[in-house]
Amino acid sequence: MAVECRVATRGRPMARVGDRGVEAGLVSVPGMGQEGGASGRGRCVGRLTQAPREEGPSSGGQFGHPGTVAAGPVQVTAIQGDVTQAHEVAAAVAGAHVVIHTAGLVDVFGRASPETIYEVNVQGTKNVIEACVQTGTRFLVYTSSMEVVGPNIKGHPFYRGNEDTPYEAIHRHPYPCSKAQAERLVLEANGRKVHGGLSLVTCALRPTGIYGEGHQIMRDFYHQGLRLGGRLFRAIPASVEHSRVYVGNVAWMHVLVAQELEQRAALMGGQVYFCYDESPYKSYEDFNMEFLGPCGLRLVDTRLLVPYWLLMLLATLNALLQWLLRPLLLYAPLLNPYTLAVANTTFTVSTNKAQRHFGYKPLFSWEDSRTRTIRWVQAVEGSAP
Ligand SMILES: NC(=O)c1ccc[n+]([C@@H]2O[C@H](COP(=O)([O-])OP(=O)(O)OC[C@H]3O[C@@H](n4cnc5c(N)ncnc54)[C@H](O)[C@@H]3O)[C@@H](O)[C@H]2O)c1
Ligand SMILES: CC(C)CCC[C@@H](C)[C@H]1CC[C@H]2[C@@H]3[C@H](O)C=C4C[C@@H](O)CC[C@]4(C)[C@H]3CC[C@]12C
Repeated sequence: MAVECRVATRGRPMARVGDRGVEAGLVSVPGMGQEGGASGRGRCVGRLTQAPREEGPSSGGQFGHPGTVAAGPVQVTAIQGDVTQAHEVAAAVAGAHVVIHTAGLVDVFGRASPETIYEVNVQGTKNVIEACVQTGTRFLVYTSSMEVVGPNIKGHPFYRGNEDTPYEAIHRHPYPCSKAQAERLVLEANGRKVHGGLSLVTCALRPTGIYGEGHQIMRDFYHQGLRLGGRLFRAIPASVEHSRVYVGNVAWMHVLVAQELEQRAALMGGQVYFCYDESPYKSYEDFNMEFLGPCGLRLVDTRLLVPYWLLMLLATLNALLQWLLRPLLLYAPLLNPYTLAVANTTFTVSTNKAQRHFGYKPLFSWEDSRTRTIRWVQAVEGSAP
């Protein structure tokens, strides 16, 4: 059975997911993305339902009636709504068998206020849980983040860790704090009685840094490199390693969980799973060069020219400027004390929990993921930054 499912990721990419089906579900579909501003309001959710058999496979989806796309045996209906509005969420969730809650405000650059981040990520998640309870939906999959674990404010490395690795998860930044609170709410809701008397089964997926088609920050680095005459300047030592995961594999993991949660409720209910694949461990910048290198950029080693204390000073200056300029304009550069700390702290995951619990294997090999991402960067070439 071929299924095409669309999921929201940074900068509105659409990830194709193939081979196995999901019977019904509810996901966030791209509506805003990073470029769309950071208000976090009025976005989309989408419903996946089994399309009538006679429709047959479709080569990319045709609009049936407004907001509905038939993709193979799956029909995706887009319903625009705002997760902070409980009644809109309940209306979208009603009748769904599985809910995949990926909607969130991803902001580590200070574009949105902490209040808005909490409203979308925490209150929005409460609304999704309550909607499941009220409407009798029994299965809920939450897109959490590696950031609920770390890196922590002490900058402790998390090296080849798994879901059971002890780590002091202490945060101050609104984004990881909100994701951690939301994840806790979802896991605590496991076992709650839903309308009709059955129990809710929940679990959370924790992607590491997602890359792939539509990755806005990759696009920003690419355009910056072009502006600098084909060069990017290394800021972080190559020895600081990060785990990254391809968007299509993140999507695939969500589909598998949605499929398997009912059959394996006792094992999977209340569990967390890191999202992982075969992407190599590398520093953030070296990893990006896997795609930007073949597109003509090179990474110039300037470690001696730009020492860490200078980067920290620049990051602090950026934060100060952001605060000073806020009444006049939004100044939100990539470099701030938080992003510098994340970029400069090793966070690598080594686990097979998803494979053990629900048979996950990456759908896209590292080679496929790399090729697809390079092709996308090449297509971005020449487009306006
Ligand atoms: N990008 C990453 O590296 C990464 C890593 C780990 C986890 N995540 C998580 O994955 C999920 C998707 O993130 P992304 O990177 O694709 O970001 P994204 O900004 O591309 O997608 C977020 C989606 O949420 C929707 N949304 C925002 N506010 C909403 C609201 N009030 N109501 C309804 N929908 C709303 C947006 O329209 C967008 O489609 C988020 O929950 C994020 O925390 C992302
Ligand atoms: C120091 C500068 C030269 C480089 C700045 C890079 C910085 C913007 C990058 C580095 C690491 C990135 C984060 C990491 O990949 C994981 C996540 C988790 C996810 O839930 C949200 C996005 C986030 C925080 C990435 C944001 C961009 C970061 C900080």
